[in-house]
Amino acid sequence: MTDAAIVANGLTRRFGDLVAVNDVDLEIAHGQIYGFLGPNGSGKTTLIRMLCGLLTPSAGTARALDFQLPEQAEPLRRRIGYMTQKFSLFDDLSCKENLNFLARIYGLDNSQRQMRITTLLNQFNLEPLSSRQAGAMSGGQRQRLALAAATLHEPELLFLDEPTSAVDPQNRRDFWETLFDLSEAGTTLLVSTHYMDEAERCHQLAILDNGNLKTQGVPADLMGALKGRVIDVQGDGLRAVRQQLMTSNEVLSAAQQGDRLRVLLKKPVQDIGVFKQWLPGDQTLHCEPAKATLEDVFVETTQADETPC
Ligand SMILES: Nc1ncnc2c1ncn2[C@@H]1O[C@H](COP(=O)(O)OP(=O)(O)OP(=O)(O)O)[C@@H](O)[C@H]1O
Repeated sequence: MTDAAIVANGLTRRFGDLVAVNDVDLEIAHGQIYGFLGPNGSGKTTLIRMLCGLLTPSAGTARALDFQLPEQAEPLRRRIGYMTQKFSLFDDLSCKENLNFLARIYGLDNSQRQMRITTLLNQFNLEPLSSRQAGAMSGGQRQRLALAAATLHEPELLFLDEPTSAVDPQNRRDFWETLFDLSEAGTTLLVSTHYMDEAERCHQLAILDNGNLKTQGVPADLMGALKGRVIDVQGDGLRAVRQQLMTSNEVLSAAQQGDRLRVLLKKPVQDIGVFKQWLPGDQTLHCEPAKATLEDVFVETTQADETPC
């Protein structure tokens, strides 16, 4: 087996005239949590479905766990888990019945089944809910059940497509701790999200926009690369200040957050005095460099070719 769990070259998928995924290159190391961050319709699900072997690429090649796709999709399927955006278990079966049903599909024998289900109910804190119908469980509980189901057969590679879209922040935090447990045990995880806080937790991250992979790397490195390009402005009349800044060729975006204006520049400035020249002639404004967030990276990545907004 090679070092990478997934390798893709020039992966492309068209639906008629629409290019949903365009010429994507990827290399995902074993045991990592790799994130796809992108807005609605950016191609995350399409890319995941190609990497699972569920969708045939229009062009390009992909290999997952040393299986060539789409030719070897069938043997790959037994080694991966896939948690889709929509809850895909049976509402009218209990938590335990759902797991039992799936374990039979995966071909686990009676004793393996009992052992694995006991372990999962315990691991995902589902024991007290084991006889509750899935349809009567909360969003967070259903999501834990869906993850338990996706890991029943102990897959080496786990695909999670926007797994926390219907879950509150505390449950999301707990969910991510579980993902790190799986990662530490050697599972490779590919997670799609449009939440910045989730994306920031990943070991590696790719940002997708309109089917294109715009950038990839360690989240901290992506944010570090924007050093000197984010300025916080405080003071009166921020709406007018914003309007003025947006006419400047130096400014990529300006967004108000409470009593501050967060300004993202096209190029770094070392001297805050240079930045102040682009402001209206109001000396009462307080300006200071700020640390870039993943949202700044996202804006930079997806708006760099566009006019300021
Ligand atoms: N089977 C299909 N037939 C036609 N168009 C499709 C099909 N599947 C996806 N698309 C289109 O491809 C583009 C990418 O869709 P995709 O679902 O991969 O995006 P996404 O990033 O997962 O979006 P979301 O965050 O909303 O789930 C969209 O414009 C979508 O309408």
